[in-house]
Amino acid sequence: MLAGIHVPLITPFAADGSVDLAGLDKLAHHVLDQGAAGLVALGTTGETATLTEPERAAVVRVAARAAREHGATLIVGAGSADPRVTADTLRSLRADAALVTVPSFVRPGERGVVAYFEALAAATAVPLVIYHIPYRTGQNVGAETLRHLGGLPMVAGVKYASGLDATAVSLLGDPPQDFSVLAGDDVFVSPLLALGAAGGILASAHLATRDFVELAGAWRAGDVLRARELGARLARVSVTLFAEPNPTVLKGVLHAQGMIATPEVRLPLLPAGRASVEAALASL
Ligand SMILES: O=C(O)C1=N[C@H](C(=O)O)C[C@H](O)C1
Repeated sequence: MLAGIHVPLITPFAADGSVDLAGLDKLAHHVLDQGAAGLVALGTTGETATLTEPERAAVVRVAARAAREHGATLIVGAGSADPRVTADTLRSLRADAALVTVPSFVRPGERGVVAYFEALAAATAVPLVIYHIPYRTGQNVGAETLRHLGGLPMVAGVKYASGLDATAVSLLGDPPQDFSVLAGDDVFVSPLLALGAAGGILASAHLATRDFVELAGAWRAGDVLRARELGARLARVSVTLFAEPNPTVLKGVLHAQGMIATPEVRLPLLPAGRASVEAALASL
């Protein structure tokens, strides 16, 4: 089962605007050295929408090599609104799991979401992690629907990025067997772990990786006092990192720390303001 803290890698850019693959490699090894259970390539945080196909392939190669060397999990983003396109991507994917967004923008309704994932589950050789992020997709999915999807043979889990709402409480109160709920809304990771989430996919875990790993371990071990204290502190960090569109502040912080060569992002994102970066650095 998928468990633990997974880092959805940013895509660092060099001064000439190209993808800095050496910087990505360094970052991937760094977070795995700090105890992350796995990497996510081509997540939202990786600015995947603005990468070319060859750039995406190169990013996956770097992440796969680092994950292999550390014996860590590799999850790769593979969603599109067209099930035929997603199924094609899944066919050529070599990863432990594919992160597939609930179809975005189309708003097909929950029955359409079910039909979409049933079609993919029947076609894929790679386990699926459903990416539930209604504030980006425009499509809500309720607990009953997620439970039904979680019962499909090739569905391994959900990246839950809808805060701490009644759906999360219901799903975690009665999850399908062998189904991992991974927190995907950074500020809410601690309460979701408290309710039984198996781990998280968290952009914030590029920073303070060890603390996020310890947080998951503390909730698992029932060390409530430690978990609450760590959870509250890390939530304050995440609030500052998401003060501007992700991953702009995160890149500003990683650059200030010397972890990446530039804080550059691609349009339509704009670099974070200095005040936001300084607030995030102070929260660390
Ligand atoms: O890329 C991801 O995976 C994540 N993206 C989310 C977002 O930017 O909305 C945030 C989360 O930390 C992981």
